[in-house]
Amino acid sequence: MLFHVEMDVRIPYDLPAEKVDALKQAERVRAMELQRTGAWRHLWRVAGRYANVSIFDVSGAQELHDMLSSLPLFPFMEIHVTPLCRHPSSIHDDDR
Ligand SMILES: O=C(O)CC1=CCC(=O)O1
Repeated sequence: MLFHVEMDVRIPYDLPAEKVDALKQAERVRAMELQRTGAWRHLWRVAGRYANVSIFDVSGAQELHDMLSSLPLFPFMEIHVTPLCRHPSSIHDDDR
């Protein structure tokens, strides 16, 4: 199943800089790991915002939730999930 996921990062201003740097580094490592499995198909920065738009290809909502909650920045993100299904006019065979 494909999901469109939008993540808005909201790190509290009073979090110490070293802690923020460590969280961002750990997030990067975990995000790259999940992309290499193929489950995190696309990851894009939203221009002008500390936010990203992603496409996940997972078995269902539970797997998606498990992945998102494994992200080190999970407690500091507002996440919006939209389930996707195939558009009848799509010419892409992998849109499913
Ligand atoms: O910087 C972000 O958009 C938050 C984030 C999610 C995955 C990642 O590597 O960074």
